[in-house]
Amino acid sequence: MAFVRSLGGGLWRSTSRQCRWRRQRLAPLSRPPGAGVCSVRLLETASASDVATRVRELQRTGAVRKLAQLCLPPEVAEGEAVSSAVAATAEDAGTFAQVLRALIRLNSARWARAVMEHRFRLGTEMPRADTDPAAAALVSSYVALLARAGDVEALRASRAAFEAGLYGEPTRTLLVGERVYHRCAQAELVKENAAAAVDCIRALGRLAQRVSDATEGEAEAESPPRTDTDEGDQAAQLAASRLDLYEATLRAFGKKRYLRGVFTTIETMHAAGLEPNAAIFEALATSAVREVDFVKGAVSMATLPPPQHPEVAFAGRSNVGKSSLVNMLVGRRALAKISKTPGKTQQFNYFVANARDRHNAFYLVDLPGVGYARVSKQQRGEWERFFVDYVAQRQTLRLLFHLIDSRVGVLDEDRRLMHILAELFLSTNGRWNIAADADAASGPELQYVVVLTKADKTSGISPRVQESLEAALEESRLLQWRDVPIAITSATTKRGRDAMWRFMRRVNPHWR
Ligand SMILES: Nc1nc2c(ncn2[C@@H]2O[C@H](COP(=O)(O)OP(=O)(O)OP(=O)(O)O)[C@@H](O)[C@H]2O)c(=O)[nH]1
Ligand SMILES: [Mg+2]
Repeated sequence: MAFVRSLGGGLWRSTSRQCRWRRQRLAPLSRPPGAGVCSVRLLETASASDVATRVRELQRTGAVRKLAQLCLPPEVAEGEAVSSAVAATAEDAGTFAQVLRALIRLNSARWARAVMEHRFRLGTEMPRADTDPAAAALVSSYVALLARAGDVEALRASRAAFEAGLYGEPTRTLLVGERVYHRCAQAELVKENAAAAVDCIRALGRLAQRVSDATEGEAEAESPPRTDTDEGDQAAQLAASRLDLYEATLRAFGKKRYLRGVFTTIETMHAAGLEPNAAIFEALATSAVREVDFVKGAVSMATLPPPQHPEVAFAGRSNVGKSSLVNMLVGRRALAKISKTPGKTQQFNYFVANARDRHNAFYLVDLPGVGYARVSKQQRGEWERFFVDYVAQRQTLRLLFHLIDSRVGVLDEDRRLMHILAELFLSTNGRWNIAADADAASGPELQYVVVLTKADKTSGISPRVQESLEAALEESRLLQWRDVPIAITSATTKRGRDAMWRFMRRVNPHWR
């Protein structure tokens, strides 16, 4: 009973040892060894029901913080008495929430975890994040505390609890899920468990997809709710805080040079319906492209650099914006030379990204513009032969962006390029997999993507441009095999950066 009595006001004001202990509790860093021993003695004398009664009393007087400080000193070894105090929190959901909140404020990850796990064990009702916003906030701050403490085990347990629906139906608590999975992934990364971290983000992606599928069905059933400005502001704030979470994970993966994680985070963000912001792109570009250098300008197959890295090539007629797109992708202003004069790029310009990083190195190849009018017929023929040999023989070519001006649509040079690809593709009997969903197991593959450039100069892709593109693809027989993905970009507004990056994932098997 001494413990219960000690919670009364008198003892706090006395100059007793307990009071001295309390001062030490509030200054944990300067705590001398052995402090808190007296509190153990106090705790040992209290029965669970005494504690529970006192907890309820304190709950009424709003002094739960004091209780948390007193009954759960971090330095106390686990024992009967402490368990009793923890048990008291299981009495009712309100007390539990208050004590947990107090512990979170006290930054006491260890005891917050004890309180939470006790509740897991008892199987009593958990904070229902799907119906109670305060409970959602509580779970979120709990996992943030665990993350700060680097308690990866407790975070895994929280993930399991979340997946088991203990905090509410997971598809109704995506925001809480995001906190749980991201914190878990970040803690796994600190412990060098990169694969486990990716697994967390993948699981979040699957959940986000389920939520998106479910809400699509609901949206079809009912008309969209009206949103006023305040609601709009709130939604923007929420989206920004969610993006911060994705950005932190992305940077954490980038720091470890684990690009599979970087790409998985981007995919998951998409599944969660979030529009990436400038900070995300900055994080993406700095994670995926640590350094990038010009290698050489190749003029023939013999002068290509050794095929030691996977590569991505940018093809299209002169002036369509190839060099600008290379720069946009890697987040560099003037890596590839840009010019108002068509035909500026006259050779296969090779850039290498992450040259010193075996797993993440790749080549970017800025191809010469096909169909430049002021180049002789003979020179054009040479370029075309080079291009054919390059696509046919370059085993490390993984991704080919074919750029077409979104205002102009398909021109003869573009039809020619599609024709060349289709011929090569058909003659190799599908050895190249010109498909949106090609997988690594199908052997050497080439992903072909049409990119409609300079979208800032048009208010939308006109039906004429769309039709010309469809007709050309159909005619070339490329569509006989599978869909050809189309991305819309602008090097001026940076539109389409993330679509391009999502295709980039195919370039390197280590990133998938
Ligand atoms: N408004 C706008 N202009 C662009 C865009 N992309 C490129 N440009 C401009 O188009 C011109 C040609 O761009 P480049 O990137 O040099 O084109 P390229 O395809 O590399 O040209 P070649 O090297 O001659 O084959 C430059 O003046 C660019 O500033 C874009 O998205 N929007
Ligand atoms: Mg160029």
